[in-house]
Amino acid sequence: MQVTSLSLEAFKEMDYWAVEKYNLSIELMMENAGLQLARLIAKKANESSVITIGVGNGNNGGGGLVAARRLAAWGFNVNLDLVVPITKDLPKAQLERALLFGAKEGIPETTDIWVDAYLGFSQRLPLSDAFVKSIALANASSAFRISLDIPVGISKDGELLGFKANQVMTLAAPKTILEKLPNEVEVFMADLGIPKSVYEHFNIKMPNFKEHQLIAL
Ligand SMILES: NC(=O)C1=CN([C@@H]2O[C@H](COP(=O)(O)OP(=O)(O)OC[C@H]3O[C@@H](n4cnc5c(N)ncnc54)[C@H](OP(=O)(O)O)[C@@H]3O)[C@@H](O)[C@H]2O)[C@@H](O)CC1
Ligand SMILES: [K+]
Repeated sequence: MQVTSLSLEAFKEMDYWAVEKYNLSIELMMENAGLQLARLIAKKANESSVITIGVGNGNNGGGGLVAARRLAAWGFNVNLDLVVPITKDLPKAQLERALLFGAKEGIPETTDIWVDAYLGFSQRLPLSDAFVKSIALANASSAFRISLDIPVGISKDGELLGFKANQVMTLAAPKTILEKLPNEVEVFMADLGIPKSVYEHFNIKMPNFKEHQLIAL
């Protein structure tokens, strides 16, 4: 019988399989993730929207930085909340590119769309103070809030203890942890380019990515 969603551990294995067996690098998948995130953000934005993207020092942050670059390339006002120093090679390279494309460092006075690319599936609770502070600012603002992959600060039972996302764009496959989100949270799934055979190996139905790269769940 096929499973309908994956635990984070199973998803990490699926990811590893795609990298190892198909030479599908994290950087390539990150490019796909960032483009789909930028498209989702652009749907909510207009020319005068102020967008803030919160970034941590991992691949979730890296995906947010690809989205920042794409949005800046399209002419949007993009700001980066760099909570911690970005020191890892891939997020650091993405940060340099996003800045070259015109994204600005710092949290602006007001934000219309606040994106959580703070931390994804490797987050551990409790969060460090720097993240707690940024999340509190985001939650207190009137911004529309979008999380990349997994909302930062989510509990094991899917409670939004941290970032109160209005939308979540998760990557490649449905995740069990997202099943218990409140009904009003919209969840989308984005195509990373993982082949059908990998879905079959993990006994999960491939979403209909051949028709849509961004699917509402
Ligand atoms: N194919 C895919 O799947 C793709 C996945 N992608 C994305 O990658 C995400 C997973 O990336 P990831 O593994 O790099 O981890 P991520 O969640 O960014 O966090 C790591 C950072 O968090 C930190 N940290 C942890 N806990 C903390 C705490 N309590 N308080 C403070 N810091 C804490 C930790 O610190 P460290 O342990 O190193 O000190 C490290 O710096 C995934 O969700 C998806 O969005 C796409 O970009 C590309 C394709
Ligand atoms: K996130």
